[in-house]
Amino acid sequence: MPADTRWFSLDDIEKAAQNTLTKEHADFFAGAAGDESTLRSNRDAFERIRLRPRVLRDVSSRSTGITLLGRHLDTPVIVSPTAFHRLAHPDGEIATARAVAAANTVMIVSMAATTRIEAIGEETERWLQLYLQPDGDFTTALVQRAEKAGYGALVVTVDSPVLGRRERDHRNGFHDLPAGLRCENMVDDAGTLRSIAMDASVTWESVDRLRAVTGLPVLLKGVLHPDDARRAVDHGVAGIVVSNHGGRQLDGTVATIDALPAIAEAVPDGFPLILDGGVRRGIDVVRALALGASAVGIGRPVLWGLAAGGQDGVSQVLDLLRTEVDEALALCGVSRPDHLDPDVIWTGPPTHRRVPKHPGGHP
Ligand SMILES: Cc1cc2nc3c(=O)[nH]c(=O)nc-3n(C[C@H](O)[C@H](O)[C@H](O)COP(=O)(O)O)c2cc1C
Ligand SMILES: CC(C)CC(=O)C(=O)O
Repeated sequence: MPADTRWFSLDDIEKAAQNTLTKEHADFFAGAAGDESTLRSNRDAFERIRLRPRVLRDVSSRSTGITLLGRHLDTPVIVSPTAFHRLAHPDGEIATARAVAAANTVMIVSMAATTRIEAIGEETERWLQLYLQPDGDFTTALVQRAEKAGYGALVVTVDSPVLGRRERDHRNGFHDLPAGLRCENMVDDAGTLRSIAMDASVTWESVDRLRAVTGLPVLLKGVLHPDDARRAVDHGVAGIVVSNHGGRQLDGTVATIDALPAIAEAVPDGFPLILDGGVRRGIDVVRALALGASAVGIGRPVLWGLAAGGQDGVSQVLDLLRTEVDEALALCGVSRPDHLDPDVIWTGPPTHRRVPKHPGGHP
């Protein structure tokens, strides 16, 4: 289906996607844990942050490019890992990967992909997301496949010792993929399809063990506490995704944009920090980069793009955001992402005591 040119925002694409999905699949994509308060606060927190642009700064020559893990990307927006792309569109992860390659950015492929990791285009910079499995040999075998297929990094999701309670899925009775779809990378050497285990026993030593079996950079996804960020640096990880899993794990967590400044403070300058959760506008990207992110990730918008228009739909999501970032930078008086700093963020009304205009109270 060709992507619709009347889409002017991610919100338009979300609406178009709703018309193509069953209720149970739309709810699986949109939903979050518990009361979904974290889902809402990821957005609310962005909207509370006000910008204070600079003027008269010649922003006629601009770039939205960044460097992430040594690689040049044309946009600071990368694709966070999301499960089951073939639920959204028959071309699934392959369509997403092509759109990501066209945008020259990064796709983090979910361990719950409905396509074999080897079939997801080599032309795309892709990293593999992992839930560390209780069977370490299975994880190692998958890591070796990713290395052989040219994946650039591993992203270990660490916010999921158990699966969050997503009430929409329970109400809808959505527990299984429809016939013909499965987690293609969970098939072991014996040809048996395994379930993805959420292993509640993982520790920092599990991360060390993973690092010992791979030469790929290892990032951690789902860090919200600055002490964990420090610890990640000490354990030699290559980057952190500041994430609350789009509100799908622990409901009631801090919004990611509110967690970011303390984490940015805790890690060395230039340490790769990716933020995801609620990024829907170019101004959100500017807010996150100004507060210390190196890049941002988007989850649900990619699924909406896929559902609404396959590869073209994902391209529209990435292109819209890149255009909005470019315009937001210009309007902030900044010509490139790495020139953003907290100075562009309004810090609130001055807290000093107001001096009365007319001392003594006489007009
Ligand atoms: C439908 C869906 C599936 C997801 N699957 C995974 C996954 O397999 N692994 C993972 O680490 N995170 C997963 N996430 C979380 C995303 O990587 C990301 O953290 C989150 O979606 C970002 O928030 P956003 O959707 O507001 O952009 C999933 C999120 C959604 C919405
Ligand atoms: C298969 C799921 C565990 C994927 C996931 O992380 C999610 O739905 O948030």
